[in-house]
Amino acid sequence: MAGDVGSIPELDQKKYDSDEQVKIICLGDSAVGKSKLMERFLMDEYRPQQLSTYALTLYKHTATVGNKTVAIDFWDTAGQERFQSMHPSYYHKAHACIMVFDVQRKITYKNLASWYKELREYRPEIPCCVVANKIDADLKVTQRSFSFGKKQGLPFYFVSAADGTNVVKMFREMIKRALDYKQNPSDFMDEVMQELENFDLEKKENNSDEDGLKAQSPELV
Ligand SMILES: Nc1nc2c(ncn2[C@@H]2O[C@H](COP(=O)(O)OP(=O)(O)OP(=O)(O)O)[C@@H](O)[C@H]2O)c(=O)[nH]1
Ligand SMILES: [Mg+2]
Repeated sequence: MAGDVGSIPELDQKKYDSDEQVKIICLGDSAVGKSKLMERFLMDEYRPQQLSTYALTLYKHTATVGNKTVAIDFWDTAGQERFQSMHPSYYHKAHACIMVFDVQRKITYKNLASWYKELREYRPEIPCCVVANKIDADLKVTQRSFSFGKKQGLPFYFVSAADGTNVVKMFREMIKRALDYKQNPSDFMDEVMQELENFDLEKKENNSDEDGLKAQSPELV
């Protein structure tokens, strides 16, 4: 039987064709709506069930920014009363961070300070925003001012994963900022990583030129 190697279903061709790859992480207490926001953005759906995230969930998404195709890894994990902080690998090489709190639970807003502190220990310079979720439950909250993050110049969004308010806008802006950061890192280590990645890409391009040559000579295919 002839194997059809060209159509391996698990391969997400778009990911391999993308010009850039970025990693975006989500932080915030348990049940603030991190997973629901991602579901809303990526699947355009919202199932109001109570399941908590127990392990890491990685959502892959492809977006077009300008004339570039960007592959995005969204990292979602349980916000942790349970563990208090995230494993360092969660922050590793992240290009942007979305910090979420629940407008109905004040403690989740207060805890942003410790999430932010931990984020900056690992990623001192990446773009970050503050997201006030569940505004559908109490529209009046949008008249209140939430000052956390103002001093640091973090953008602020009122959103609702339940009805979709501002969700696409917030994610699109964060994807752009992640890409900007990746292309112009302000952190020295990131600059080094970017240089290495460019070097790697150049090598790959050279190899694929060679592949093209091989493909023309049947004995090498
Ligand atoms: N009213 C309302 N409820 C929401 C909204 N977003 C999430 N919820 C509810 O809040 C609960 C928690 O949502 P999740 O997305 O699971 O929260 P999480 O931050 O991922 O929680 P962990 O995985 O435990 O860290 C669920 O019952 C959701 O239905 C929203 O925009 N409005
Ligand atoms: Mg979750």
